[in-house]
Amino acid sequence: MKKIAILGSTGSIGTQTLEVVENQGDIEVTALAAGSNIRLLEEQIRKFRPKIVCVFEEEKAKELKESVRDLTVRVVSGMEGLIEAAVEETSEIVVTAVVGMIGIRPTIAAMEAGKDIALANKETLVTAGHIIMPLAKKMGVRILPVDSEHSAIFQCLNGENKGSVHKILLTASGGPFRGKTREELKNVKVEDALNHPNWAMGRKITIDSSTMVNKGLEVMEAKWLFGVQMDQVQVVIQPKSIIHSMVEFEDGAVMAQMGTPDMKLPIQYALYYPERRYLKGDRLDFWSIGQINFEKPDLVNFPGLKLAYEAGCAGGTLPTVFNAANEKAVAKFLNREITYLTITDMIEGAMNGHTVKENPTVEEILDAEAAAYEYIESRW
Ligand SMILES: NC(=O)C1=CN([C@@H]2O[C@H](COP(=O)(O)OP(=O)(O)OC[C@H]3O[C@@H](n4cnc5c(N)ncnc54)[C@H](OP(=O)(O)O)[C@@H]3O)[C@@H](O)[C@H]2O)C=CC1
Ligand SMILES: CC(=O)[C@@H](O)[C@H](O)COP(=O)(O)O
Ligand SMILES: [Mn+2]
Repeated sequence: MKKIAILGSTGSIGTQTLEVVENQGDIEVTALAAGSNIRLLEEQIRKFRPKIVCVFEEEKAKELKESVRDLTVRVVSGMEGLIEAAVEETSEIVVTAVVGMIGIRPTIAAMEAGKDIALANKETLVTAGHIIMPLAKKMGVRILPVDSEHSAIFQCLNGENKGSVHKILLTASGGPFRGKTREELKNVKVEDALNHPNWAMGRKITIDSSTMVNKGLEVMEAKWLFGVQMDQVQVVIQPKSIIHSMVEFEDGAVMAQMGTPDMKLPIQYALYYPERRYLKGDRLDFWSIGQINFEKPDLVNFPGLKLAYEAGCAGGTLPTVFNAANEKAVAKFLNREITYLTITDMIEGAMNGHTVKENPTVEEILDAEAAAYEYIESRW
């Protein structure tokens, strides 16, 4: 039996990971973690019987502890608890499906404990890639991409010499507002931005897709995962999300990975790599698809992608500021405290006011995060 821990088990990636576990029937779930959703977490505990469970919010953890008194599961809380869940001794793979930079410490702890990482939590790699990638090498652990585009690239690179990659063609749907101008985006409502054309995902990443910030984070994620330069990653809009990404090699050959938009494929591929297993679900029907269209991204009306290239090229603490400002801004937008266009204004403002620190430690990354938050709170 393969043994896995899932950090963020109550979210979109977490629940789909558990669907894969259930469908395959030969994976043991050793640890689960969530922020506060103890109702769903209790259901998951009763079904999958993990040894340890973390609820980040202490009060909720106490509540959960009471309701699972009849079981032997250990319930922990806070960052210490999240790290305990990440390093549970029998796990082989830790699925990082928490949202945001909160994933940095548990991911590092899991790697230091010798676990492979099935990485969905892109914010960790964007902000701490210079720590994560060398640590993976040092510990001999694998970073298995779960993000659909990065899984696609990983699949295209199977059996290939990484040195012969010319460029990565990172596909983007363009989100619900593709083709709109800033003027037309002024009065966008939360509900409009949450209406992704192809994917059902968590709220934060869905807003990121609409602003193209998700694609910006993914360009930086690709840089770290595949050891390429920022300018070797070209974003291509492909509105139907059926080409999940492509790789162009030195000889001009382009390999693409295609499929219906279903995260269970990259999740399952990461858990069983290099094995491919049957996955039930719709298949692409090329006769009915007819056409696949491509567009250039619009960096003027969607400045989030341009800012991400700036952050990724500068490196150091600037990707953290880009990411942290976005996390704060999206939370405020979802809370209806700011307008839609203010999201990227906040990112730009925070980046402009920041002095980059090269090669930051985890503490310095967290300081840069706090500084970005403070900047936003003081200006907006
Ligand atoms: N959804 C998708 O299809 C894709 C997602 N990703 C990436 O995967 C990650 C997860 O995204 P998604 O599943 O959509 O997000 P969701 O918002 O759906 O889920 C987030 C999960 O993280 C948990 N969580 C939040 N804060 C904490 C905390 N402090 N401690 C422990 N757990 C916490 C939540 O718990 P609770 O429910 O209790 O709040 C929930 O289980 C993100 O980094 C995203 O960018 C990448 C590609 C595709
Ligand atoms: C499913 C997944 O990996 C998301 O990151 C998805 O790519 C979002 O779609 P767009 O950002 O391309 O709209
Ligand atoms: Mn993606």
